[in-house]
Amino acid sequence: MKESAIYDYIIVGAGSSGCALAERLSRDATARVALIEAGKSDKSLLIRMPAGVRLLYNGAAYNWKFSTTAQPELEARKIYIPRGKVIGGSSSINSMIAIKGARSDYEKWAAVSSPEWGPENMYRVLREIEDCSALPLVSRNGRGQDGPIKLSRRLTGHTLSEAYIEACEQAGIGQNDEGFNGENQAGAGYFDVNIAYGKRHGASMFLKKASGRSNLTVLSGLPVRRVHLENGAACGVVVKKGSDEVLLRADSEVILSAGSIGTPQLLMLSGIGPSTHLRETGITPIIDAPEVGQNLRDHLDCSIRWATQGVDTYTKYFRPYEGLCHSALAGAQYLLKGTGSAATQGIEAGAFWGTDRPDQAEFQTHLVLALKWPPKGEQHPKNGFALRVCQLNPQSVGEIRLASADPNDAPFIDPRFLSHSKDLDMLADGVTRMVDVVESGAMRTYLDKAIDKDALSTDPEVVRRWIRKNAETVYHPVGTCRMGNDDSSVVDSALRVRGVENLRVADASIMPTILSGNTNLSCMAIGLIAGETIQASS
Ligand SMILES: Cc1cc2nc3c(=O)[nH]c(=O)nc-3n(C[C@H](O)[C@H](O)[C@H](O)COP(=O)(O)OP(=O)(O)OC[C@H]3O[C@@H](n4cnc5c(N)ncnc54)[C@H](O)[C@@H]3O)c2cc1C
Repeated sequence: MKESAIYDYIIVGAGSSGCALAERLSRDATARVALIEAGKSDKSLLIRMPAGVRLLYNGAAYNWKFSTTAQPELEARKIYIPRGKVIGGSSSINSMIAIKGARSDYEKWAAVSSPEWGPENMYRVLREIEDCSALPLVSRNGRGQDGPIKLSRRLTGHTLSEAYIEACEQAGIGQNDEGFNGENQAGAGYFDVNIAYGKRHGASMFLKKASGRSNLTVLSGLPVRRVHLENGAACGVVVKKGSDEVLLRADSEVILSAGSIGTPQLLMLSGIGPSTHLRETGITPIIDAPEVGQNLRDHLDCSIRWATQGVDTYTKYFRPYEGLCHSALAGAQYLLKGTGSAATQGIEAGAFWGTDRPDQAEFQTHLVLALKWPPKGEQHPKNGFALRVCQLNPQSVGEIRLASADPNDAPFIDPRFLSHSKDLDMLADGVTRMVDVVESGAMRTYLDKAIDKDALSTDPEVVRRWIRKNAETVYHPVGTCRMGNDDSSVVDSALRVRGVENLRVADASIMPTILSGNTNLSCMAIGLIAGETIQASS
């Protein structure tokens, strides 16, 4: 095998965690750091412009476009799993909702690992990430002011967002004026979003911060095929250039930040994983690590749709033919002034609710200010919205397995959605509660008709059937290289892969339990903590 450049650290995957880690490690000017990304550059208007998410979700240019295996509890449907394949990773194609984990989330992590993963340290690092100087004055107290990720809130204050917050207040859910990033998570309000001056502030902002550092090399368009091991230690990674395999050497460490799907796949392709499964796929096991790929957790989510009257939403951008004209006009305004509807991603308000504890919620809603899909067989309504309801602490646990020994083959992704009997009932409760909020409160004035009529049924069995037929992911797969102090965890609390020298994992896959909220900011924090830990040990 040919050998190419030598670095001290090789990071695989320039996503939320990988970019943060690369910035942190390259602060030491003597450390030669390489960040290797399978996808291409993020210099695209679609990524910069918040409304670009509408095309990024389904487009193939920057997206792995995975699917799950057929999910038995979801009428054997295969659920679409978008993941970013681009500099910035999933943070370059996501919805930019910026939520820290709840205190209780990080307490759970610390309980199985070390205090470093507890709320005090996580919040310290999250403050280093954020720049809250554009938030309302009252929200800036105790928040970061000069991190690379600029946050804003309430981009338009849309009539329906206002009505939704009021409806939640009327229903006893209460309000949250802190972007859900203060001490308490519960209530309805406006999300903090990582959008500033009409532009996405994703993980590549860490690379912007590090630009000009000659010790950081970013290589894009270069999928890593496996980790190269010698005598039980990681010594580099193998990539393909043309028809040749090339070894890039790492003198100190290899760190996998390829995400919850890519990282366990790479470990298994490198011979680190459940040995029986590896043999089945023709890979010689080097380290028997039964939990690699296990513990997959994700947030299942239901979109309840209504057509509206008396209020304009972003639905016009999705209507056939005229949608193109509206989009062209919005795009032109954005290019000229950086403002208008293309400067938002169309989700500004939501709620956390469902327990008596204000610092912990069972459900989250995202109010999507557009009706993307018309009701089957009907004309696309002029206006409408979708209320996405997701269960935050599902008990169902799945896995990732290799489909083959070929790195080009997507792995089998089986979240086993709703396999735990309690999850379906819980989600049905959440849907019914939100239907009540919308149908009986301040939003009522704007309702034309419900599109998902079965979600409104008073018969719980009908609601459950509707969920099985319609639920999707809200894109937060985590946990497939679980961190823990126990010997069977994949990585220890310093993120070292058990049984292998000089190999760590730093991304969403290390989360032992899923967060009760959106995952992006915490992934960035994982990258920074990994960097601190590595430098402290070097
Ligand atoms: C459509 C969508 C919407 C979302 N919305 C939100 C939101 O609004 N708010 C929020 O907080 N979270 C959101 N998320 C989730 C959040 O973005 C992710 O949890 C987070 O970005 C994951 O970070 P990561 O570092 O673990 O992985 P990623 O950011 O996915 O990075 C992994 C990187 O590794 C690269 N890679 C994989 N395999 C290889 C290989 N073999 N060789 C080289 N490179 C490789 C990938 O191309 C990718 O760039 C969303 C996610 C998606 C997909």
